[in-house]
Amino acid sequence: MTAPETLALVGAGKMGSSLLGGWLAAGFEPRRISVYDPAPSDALRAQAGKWGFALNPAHAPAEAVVLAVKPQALDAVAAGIAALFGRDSFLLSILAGKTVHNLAARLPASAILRAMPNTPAAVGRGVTGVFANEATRPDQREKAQFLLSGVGGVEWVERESLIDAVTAISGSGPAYVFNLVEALAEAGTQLGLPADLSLRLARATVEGSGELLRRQPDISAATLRKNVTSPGGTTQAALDVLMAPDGLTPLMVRAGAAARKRAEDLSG
Ligand SMILES: NC(=O)C1=CN([C@@H]2O[C@H](COP(=O)(O)OP(=O)(O)OC[C@H]3O[C@@H](n4cnc5c(N)ncnc54)[C@H](OP(=O)(O)O)[C@@H]3O)[C@@H](O)[C@H]2O)C=CC1
Ligand SMILES: O=C(O)[C@@H]1CCC=N1
Repeated sequence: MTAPETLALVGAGKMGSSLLGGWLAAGFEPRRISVYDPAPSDALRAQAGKWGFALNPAHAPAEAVVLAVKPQALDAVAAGIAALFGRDSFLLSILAGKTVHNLAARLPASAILRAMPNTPAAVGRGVTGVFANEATRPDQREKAQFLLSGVGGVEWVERESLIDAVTAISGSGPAYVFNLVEALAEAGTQLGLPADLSLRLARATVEGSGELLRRQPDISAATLRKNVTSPGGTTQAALDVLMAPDGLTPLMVRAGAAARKRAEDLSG
């Protein structure tokens, strides 16, 4: 896999800095990276000092321009970054909802990729869905693959609209899992457990269950669930509630649909 010759990261907030951390850890030459952020955190400044990437240098064309600002900031940001694009640049946007059309209308790039990573990227365990428009060459796809695989798995989709669904499932998904920890902990306190103990139990349960999924990729989630469920036992009693017709699945379907609709609404 090849790395781009040069890379400009625009926006070094939560996701941008996670991506940056992944590139540095993957051995991407720091002197080929320029990072742009109007109010760099102390941590980002320290990282620039340690690794030697450029922080807010004068704009010059980069082979890969990675856009990681809020979707609502696109108009304001796009106006100021045209000089980062040269004839051979490609744009890799992680903005929720902003379409190839939205991006092409504001930025001088023809090769445009929309990617949707997630926050486990910060520990190299993210998963990213990515779409490339027709103008993206195979070598540019390969360079995007290099960049995204630095922070976890990469799943290509061949229809742009699927990126909004990816956003709803894996982009936003970590929040659903953390909310499950909160909900499980709340259930524990309502059953009489001290709040701190309940939170530790809930957290360790989700961590351990995730690890079981990770270490046993050939065992389905359904089988792992069944392994917990003794016939006529306690788990079955709980699953009768969770798997009822108005249980978790329809709730998750509604949550996903709400997230996808919001992604669609962010387009423009
Ligand atoms: N958080 C997540 O889980 C995920 C987020 N995304 C997408 O990633 C993008 C960034 O999200 P996230 O990292 O959470 O947001 P953050 O607010 O943490 O990061 C955005 C960064 O962009 C900076 N910024 C603002 N204006 C400019 C500018 N003109 N030039 C350069 N940088 C600028 C902001 O600075 P300041 O704070 O000073 O304004 C901030 O550091 C969003 O579009 C989101 O949809 C995608 C997948 C997952
Ligand atoms: O909440 C958001 O809009 C972003 C996109 C996916 C995760 N966070």
